[in-house]
Amino acid sequence: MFSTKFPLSGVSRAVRMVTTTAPEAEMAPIEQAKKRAAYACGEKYVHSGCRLGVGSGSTVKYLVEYLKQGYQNGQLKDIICVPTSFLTKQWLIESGLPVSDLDSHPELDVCIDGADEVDGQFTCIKGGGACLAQEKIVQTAAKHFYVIADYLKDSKHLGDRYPAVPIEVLPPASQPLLLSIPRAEGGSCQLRQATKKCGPVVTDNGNFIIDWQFEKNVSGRDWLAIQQRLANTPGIVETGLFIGCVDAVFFAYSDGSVKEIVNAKKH
Ligand SMILES: O=C(CO)[C@H](O)[C@H](O)COP(=O)(O)O
Repeated sequence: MFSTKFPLSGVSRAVRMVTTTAPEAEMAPIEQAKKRAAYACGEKYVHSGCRLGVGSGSTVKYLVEYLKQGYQNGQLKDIICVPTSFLTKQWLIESGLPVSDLDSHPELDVCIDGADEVDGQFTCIKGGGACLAQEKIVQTAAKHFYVIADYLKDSKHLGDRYPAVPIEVLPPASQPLLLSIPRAEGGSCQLRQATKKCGPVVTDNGNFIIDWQFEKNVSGRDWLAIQQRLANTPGIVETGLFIGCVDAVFFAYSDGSVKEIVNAKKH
């Protein structure tokens, strides 16, 4: 394991090669990468007694697998898991893990979640699975936030890897917002459609998702200002922009390596 520090566009990052005991299995390289990232992060940051926010998505499924093993073999005792979506809650229950919520545990030690894209400044796009609002609520309740991701999510600039920012909106505001967001911010917007239901995707909170396809190659874009403007817009519940909250990202690559990229600003 080694550690280097270098400034990247004013962001201080420490890069560490990490090892993981994730069991080898016959699976596609991308799945192997998701599993390695999840296990490496779990091994480092989940301990007995941990109050843990558990994110959503296919990478997080491997984290739940890791938690289940640790809980069953006694290495992880007295953990509390607060899910960020209906599906994650089901996975936790099926795995026999202790499930709670923010009513009972309003403060968490750690939150671990996947992402659709993470840029060089640790800014993330989340919400590909439409769980962004609860994900951000649970992340905000946690002292530390770790992202687990495969190599396809590692980018320099937002938009290199994922084309849009998902935005959760109240249904009565959706049609005006489809017009007003592009007018204010450029790009274009689409109401996310369900695949096995007629009509739009309905989130766990009963809302809709607008995917804002922002213009690419705009230099010096101020994502924080965009987030603030969107969050102040009536009808917008939350955006999938996660800014300034990541402690570290575990990126797993197709060659089997895993890197922990630590946000030195948070340490
Ligand atoms: O934000 C999310 C769901 O709302 C997920 O964390 C994100 O979409 C990544 O998912 P996956 O691990 O399946 O690639």
